[in-house]
Amino acid sequence: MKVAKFGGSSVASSEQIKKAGSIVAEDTERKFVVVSAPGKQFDTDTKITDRLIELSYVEFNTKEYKSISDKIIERFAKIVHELDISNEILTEISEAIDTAASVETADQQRKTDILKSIGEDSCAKIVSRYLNTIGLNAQYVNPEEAGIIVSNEPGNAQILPDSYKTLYEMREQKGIMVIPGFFGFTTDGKLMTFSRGGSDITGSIVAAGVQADLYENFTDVDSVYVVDPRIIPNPEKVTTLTYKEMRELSYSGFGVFHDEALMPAFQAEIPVCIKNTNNPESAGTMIVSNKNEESRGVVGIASDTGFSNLYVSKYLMNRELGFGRRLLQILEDEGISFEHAPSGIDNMSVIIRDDELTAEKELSVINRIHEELNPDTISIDYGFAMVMVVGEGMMSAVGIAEKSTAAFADANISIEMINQGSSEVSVMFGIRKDKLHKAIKALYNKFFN
Ligand SMILES: Nc1ncnc2c1ncn2[C@@H]1O[C@H](COP(=O)(O)OP(=O)(O)O)[C@@H](O)[C@H]1O
Ligand SMILES: N[C@@H](CC(=O)OP(=O)(O)O)C(=O)O
Repeated sequence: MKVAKFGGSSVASSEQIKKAGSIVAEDTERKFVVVSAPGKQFDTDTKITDRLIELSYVEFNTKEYKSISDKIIERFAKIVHELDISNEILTEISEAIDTAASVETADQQRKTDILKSIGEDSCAKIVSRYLNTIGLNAQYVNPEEAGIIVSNEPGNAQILPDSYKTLYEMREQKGIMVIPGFFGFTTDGKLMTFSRGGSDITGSIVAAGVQADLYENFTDVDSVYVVDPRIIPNPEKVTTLTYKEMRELSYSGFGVFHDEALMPAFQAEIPVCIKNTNNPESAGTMIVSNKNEESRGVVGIASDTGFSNLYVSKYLMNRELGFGRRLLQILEDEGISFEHAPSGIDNMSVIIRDDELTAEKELSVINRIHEELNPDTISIDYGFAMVMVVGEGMMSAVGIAEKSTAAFADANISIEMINQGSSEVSVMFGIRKDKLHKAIKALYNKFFN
């Protein structure tokens, strides 16, 4: 039994949905289908999810509201007409949007979540109806019926352990189940979405719940590549990755698979395969517990921008018991999570994502550090990019760090910080963001060309 998840690019138009339909039809093992909301059809297009988010912030029934909701309905209408299914579904979608948008609420996040979920929910209804028109026995299943239980964190829900029971029972049902991705329900019935890209998480939960033999994640690339193909055209493909490697890579910038989606599949030991809806014959990339092949050390180079460095120095910091803990406590008190915290004898850097830092929080953090830790210097430096060189084979390979630093040196790029995780699956380099593409090219040439 397989779970097939189709991402936004695979359901972006009627043409894409037809391809997804053929993929489901050609393998009777594909019994569970998870779908995203229609994504971009071309670079300048807007995802349905983004339109729904925008809609949640405008006043109900205004001109602006009408203009956005018309665009959403028009997009679904084109799909529905081209798939030749009954357009009753369009009234259903339009009513769902108006009902969610007209609610007067002080809880904006919840309102946004309910509107956001309509993209996936409508798409699952359309896809299940379409599968029936091509002779398959498919039914739409709401995540609440599927028992997908999540924490009470709008826009960033976490999966709860009870989520798998109902899904396991659904194995016995006849036909194909089409489940919308991206959201679940709290134990008291509130709808919550996962973070962006979270339909991958739903797919993984369903795969773990039904104890699938394989979780297939259909997207718009033939495989995971060793670097982001938007930075290096036609890079080398990766045939197999371990869960640990993929988690590091996706957390650090490989947007092809959500980093939080690995855990359910990993715990249930279900292999994941990243495949291309536009070229399903291509083998794709397998993500498994252990690779049987000899590893050459580095399997991928991921990168991301939008980081700041909070730098604190104090002479004899090394002798001041609890300095690091108190510094991190200040961040915790302000609700700021951090990414890395490399330290020296008399100094410590804390790498923070820019979106964690508002001007207000920043001021409060700086004031508290001054008052409570009495440092010699304190600064916040913006505009950092993090580059992550990843591979489980690093543990046994010699010279990965040396080869990486040589690549930076050859490209004349100054490394602002280095951090080797204790898992020895990755080495992180902090550089100025304007040097990122040059750095990725240099590393790619060093390790793969
Ligand atoms: N290392 C990588 N390998 C493959 N694709 C990558 C990588 N890094 C980033 N991507 C991007 O991820 C995209 C697929 O993810 P996404 O847009 O979320 O797809 P979907 O709409 O199917 O969910 C690809 O088109 C590609 O541009
Ligand atoms: N539609 C949601 C969830 C998702 O997973 O989308 P996609 O499959 O297009 O990455 C989003 O845009 O965040």
